[in-house]
Amino acid sequence: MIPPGAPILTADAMRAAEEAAFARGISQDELMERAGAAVAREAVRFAMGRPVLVLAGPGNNGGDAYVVARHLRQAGLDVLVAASGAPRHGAAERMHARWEGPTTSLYGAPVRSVLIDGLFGTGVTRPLERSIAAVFAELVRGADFTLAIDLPSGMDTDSGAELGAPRGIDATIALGALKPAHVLDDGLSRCGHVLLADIGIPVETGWYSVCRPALEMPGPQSHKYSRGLVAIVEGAMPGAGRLAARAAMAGGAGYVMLVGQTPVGPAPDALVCRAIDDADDLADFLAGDRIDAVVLGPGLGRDRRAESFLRASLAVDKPMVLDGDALSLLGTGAAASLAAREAPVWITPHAGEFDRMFGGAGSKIDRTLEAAAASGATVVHKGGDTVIAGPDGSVRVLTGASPWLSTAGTGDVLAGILGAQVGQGSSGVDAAAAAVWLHGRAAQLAGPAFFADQLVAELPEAIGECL
Ligand SMILES: NC(=O)C1=CN([C@@H]2O[C@H](COP(=O)(O)OP(=O)(O)OC[C@H]3O[C@@H](n4cnc5c(N)ncnc54)[C@H](OP(=O)(O)O)[C@@H]3O)[C@@H](O)[C@H]2O)[C@@H](O)CC1
Ligand SMILES: Nc1ncnc2c1ncn2[C@@H]1O[C@H](COP(=O)(O)OP(=O)(O)O)[C@@H](O)[C@H]1O
Ligand SMILES: [K+]
Repeated sequence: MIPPGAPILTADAMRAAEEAAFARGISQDELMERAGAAVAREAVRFAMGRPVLVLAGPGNNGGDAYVVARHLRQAGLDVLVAASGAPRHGAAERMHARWEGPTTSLYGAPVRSVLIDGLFGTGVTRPLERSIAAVFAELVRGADFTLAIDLPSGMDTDSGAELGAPRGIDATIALGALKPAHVLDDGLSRCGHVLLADIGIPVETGWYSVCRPALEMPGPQSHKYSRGLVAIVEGAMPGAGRLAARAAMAGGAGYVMLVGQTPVGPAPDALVCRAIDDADDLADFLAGDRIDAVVLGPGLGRDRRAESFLRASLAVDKPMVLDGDALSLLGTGAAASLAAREAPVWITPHAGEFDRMFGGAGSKIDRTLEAAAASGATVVHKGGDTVIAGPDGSVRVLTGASPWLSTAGTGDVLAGILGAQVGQGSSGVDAAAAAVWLHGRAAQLAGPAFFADQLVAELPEAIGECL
């Protein structure tokens, strides 16, 4: 669980924001006091009078820890600080000097029921020494409740990669902004519940956690064509196309057409089916004035017909959502093919599809941003954490979606919901974030062990929560 609609900053961006705050006249001591006080406010609630062990490192994370220790002691708690090297300069040194309670070495520190982790935060650049990591893990294991200051000590701020942080931390208070480590699966799995403390640092960024979208009711002047006509191109596996079509219908589109071979099997009566003969016929049809958005890929197949449909569709100047087989067909040529288009395009790869198209190194956010920049597409990089990136550098991240989504067809449903958003005129990362939120919320409403069709059934209720 991460705070929704919250800014996300890398370690460098956080340092820059901190510098900007200093330039506005906020002192480093003041920031550290605010950070420590914010953490102490939560810690005192969780401690419930129990003895507290505060781990304090040599940098500013340690400085925060000394402020927390001071506040908790003033609140009447029994507080012991376990230090790994005393801070030698700046505000951290001054906060250390103001600590008047007992201090012990990290090695040999006793287990206490409440543990506050202020060893290292965003300044970690290398794996923790084994001896520190082992003691830390032991203290976490022995505690009833562990709260980390800013980040669990021993993780890469920008990717969440583990650099010695143990499992079992119950909560983490992010200071000033979320960091990528709080929202990407690798890091979040070690953070526990993530809380965010505003410590008065002005933050400017285009990166946010996904929040509930504000959607509009249809008005008295609305009609089926004004609410988005979405064309879903179906192919070899017609079930996938139908699933996407039903998701677009329940996702709020005014009119949904399933385009391809005459569909067989059950489909809602309100779904309009249009048979097409070949790729030229498809291109002519999609270019029609009424069509607001095209969804292509779910169940498309990868044969020559599918390939010709993809090429014909890409040449049509309409907003387009590409998923599944369309992404596999694009393969390593994806960036070049998509960059050649004028009209906006969204792609929704899972990890395997993404790696085949773009590869790349670095954090999931970095790789998704690079793919968006290279292709000009809004990229929805799915998984346990879904990272959305736009070519303008905007990022949205959704974490903590129901793991029951790992069932066949849920990606087709997402493509349909996104088609409905795009058809209704939503753009860029906002369209994708709205679709991903609705998809995630529908999964929560569906409960355990649902299958993709049931996700569609929950969409109207999820939409109702956004009006
Ligand atoms: N940004 C903000 O707005 C605010 C930030 N604040 C706080 O500052 C924190 C960032 O502080 P920071 O930059 O001093 O780094 P921090 O995480 O304390 O670690 C640096 C120290 O650890 C050491 N060290 C590093 N890796 C190590 C390893 N593997 N093993 C052993 N040692 C290692 C490193 O040593 P060195 O690399 O120099 O040898 C250095 O001594 C941030 O998370 C937040 O809590 C708030 O106070 C107020 C507002
Ligand atoms: N473990 C998980 N936790 C949360 N969401 C998940 C998990 N696994 C998959 N998802 C979500 O479920 C959907 C699966 O999409 P995809 O892999 O394309 O499936 P399909 O091709 O079968 O439709 C994506 O939206 C993804 O983010
Ligand atoms: K920490």
